[in-house]
Amino acid sequence: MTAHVIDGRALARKVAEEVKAGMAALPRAPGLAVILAGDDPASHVYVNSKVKLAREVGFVSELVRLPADVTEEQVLAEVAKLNARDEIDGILVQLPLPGAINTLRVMAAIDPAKDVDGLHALNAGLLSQGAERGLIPCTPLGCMKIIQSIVPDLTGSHAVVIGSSNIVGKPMAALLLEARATVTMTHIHTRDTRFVCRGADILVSAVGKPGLVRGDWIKPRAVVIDVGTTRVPKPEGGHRIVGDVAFDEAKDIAGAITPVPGGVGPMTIACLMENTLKAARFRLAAAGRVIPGVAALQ
Ligand SMILES: Nc1nc2c(c(=O)[nH]1)N[C@@H](CN(C=O)c1ccc(C(=O)N[C@@H](CCC(=O)O)C(=O)O)cc1)CN2
Repeated sequence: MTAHVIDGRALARKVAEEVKAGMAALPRAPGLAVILAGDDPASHVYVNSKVKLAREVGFVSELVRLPADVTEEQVLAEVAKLNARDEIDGILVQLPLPGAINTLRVMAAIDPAKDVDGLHALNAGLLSQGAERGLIPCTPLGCMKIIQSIVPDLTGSHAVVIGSSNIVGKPMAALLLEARATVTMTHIHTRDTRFVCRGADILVSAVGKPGLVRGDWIKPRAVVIDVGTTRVPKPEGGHRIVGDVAFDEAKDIAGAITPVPGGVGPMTIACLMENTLKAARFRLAAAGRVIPGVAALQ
């Protein structure tokens, strides 16, 4: 039987609608600022989609563009300016950053209450403790929504996450663990990744290596989530986007699978809107505004 192909665009539209509805209770529109440094074409596409959706849902959104030769101090100065502006609820620094800029130092400079990428150590720590008030990185948050649209209760499921990045692999594993799955992570030094993956009821690949996950890596009826989005040049010019999973092989074995494009990517952007709304709600409550359903932080 062929796998159910999960429609990430439709799920993302639903999240965006929920965000729009959630804004009704706020005294002002949430503000999202995106910093984009350098000329990476893929980053430009992603950032444009973020700013566009933010405006569509009714946020105030602004883009700070910096040149490819920007210094770390200049990026930090932009972050500091946005930290100081009360009407900005969410700050996102698009990755990768150019040159020798230290990503962890930049993430550490973002006000954790505005860290809508969930990459500040405080938010990463809150996630590892299972605390609900932290901000969760957008891609794993989107993956969880996709997975739970297929398997609402993950108790006892075996989930395997391929890749151990701060932005996807580690937070993904933490979320799956919190949802009571038994979680295994594999990475570059794992000895027999295929063997580990074959035991997975839920398989998430976040490596960026086209075709890494072959059909015979997949347990029959597993839910397969493909986070990879690699741009591969086409002989006739232009490019196509390919995932980590050999889709044509996997679709005959998996129970459900995300396509690339049209799977995880759109959910990443929709979850950024959800995080920005969450940040705005908490910040407004912390400032003494009464926001239904949000207790002021201690
Ligand atoms: N600060 C951040 N930087 C990066 C993140 C992130 O979450 N925060 N993730 C990735 C890139 N990314 C978001 O920024 C992202 C990647 C892919 C998509 C997406 O919608 N992909 C489409 C295809 C789009 C295309 O034509 O290229 C799809 O899969 O359907 C959205 C966001 C690294 N950087």
